[in-house]
Amino acid sequence: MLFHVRMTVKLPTDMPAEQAARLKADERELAQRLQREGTWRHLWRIAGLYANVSVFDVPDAQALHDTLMQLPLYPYMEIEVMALCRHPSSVHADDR
Ligand SMILES: O=C(O)C[C@H]1C=CC(=O)O1
Repeated sequence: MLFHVRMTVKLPTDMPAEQAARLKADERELAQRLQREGTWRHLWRIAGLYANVSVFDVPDAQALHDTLMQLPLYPYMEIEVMALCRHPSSVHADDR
């Protein structure tokens, strides 16, 4: 099942730089692993914002929730989720 997810990162302005750098490095490592595994299908920066638009491929909403909660930056993100289903006019056979 595909989900469109928008994540907006809001790190506290008083967070020590080393802590922010560690969180971002850990986030990057997990994000790249999930992309290699096929769970995190798309990851796009929203131009001009510390935010992204992503597409996750997971079995259900619970699996998406569990995945998002694992993200190191989760406590510092606003997250909006939209469940996706196949568009009848789509020419992409692999849309799910
Ligand atoms: O930078 C972001 O948009 C937040 C988060 C998502 C992937 C990643 O590496 O960091």
